[in-house]
Amino acid sequence: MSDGAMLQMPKAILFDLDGTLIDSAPDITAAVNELLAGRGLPPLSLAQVKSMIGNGVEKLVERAFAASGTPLSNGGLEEANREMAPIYLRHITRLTRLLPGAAEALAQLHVAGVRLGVATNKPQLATREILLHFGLAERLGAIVGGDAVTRKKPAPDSLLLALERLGTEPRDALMVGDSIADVEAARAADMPVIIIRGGYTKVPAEQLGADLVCDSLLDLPAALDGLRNAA
Ligand SMILES: O=C(O)COP(=O)(O)O
Ligand SMILES: [Mg+2]
Repeated sequence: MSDGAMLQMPKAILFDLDGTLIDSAPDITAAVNELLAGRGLPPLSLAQVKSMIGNGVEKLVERAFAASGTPLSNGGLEEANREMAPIYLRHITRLTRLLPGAAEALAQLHVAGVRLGVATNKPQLATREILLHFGLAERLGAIVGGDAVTRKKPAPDSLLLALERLGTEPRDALMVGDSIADVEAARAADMPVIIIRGGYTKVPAEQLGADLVCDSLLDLPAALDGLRNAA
């Protein structure tokens, strides 16, 4: 873990979804490859698709077609995205798994009275389905998907909307994520941010500019306890 001296024990915590609470890349890869196969295009690897996740499904589809050597026009992209939504909903929890410590961290923080929310670039419908499937929705006072706001992360919109629903000011809150979009969104919302190692980021965790880096969510409650004791 890196230095967390600037952080304080938060009243509310917002979590990113893909690469932070869940490992969804295998299902996203299967869905993308089904979409590509429908156009006679070869499949992408899990590693390729992982590198395309983080800026919303529209960007993912755009990047997938570009990587297949067939970049789409605006109209083509819209059509491909319309096709992608039901394909992904069919795959949504086939291969997706909670990341280590996700259920435990949410349970412990919930019991400790911390208000919890999710701010993700994944569409709202898919986000809710996944959180319900894993039994996490009941712990969350706010669930904000990428299509619930005008601007996705790295803009602060989804974080600010989630905090409004939780009745918490940014300075009393904390963002927990896996990628540069999470760090930039948190900075734009004026919130501290913790990065969990091992998510979907091309930039090494230490270089993302977070206040603290944890090896996994298993470390998060202890890291926060450390902050409480230091306060
Ligand atoms: O849908 C995406 O691109 C990524 O979603 P995330 O914001 O939960 O990482
Ligand atoms: Mg993420």
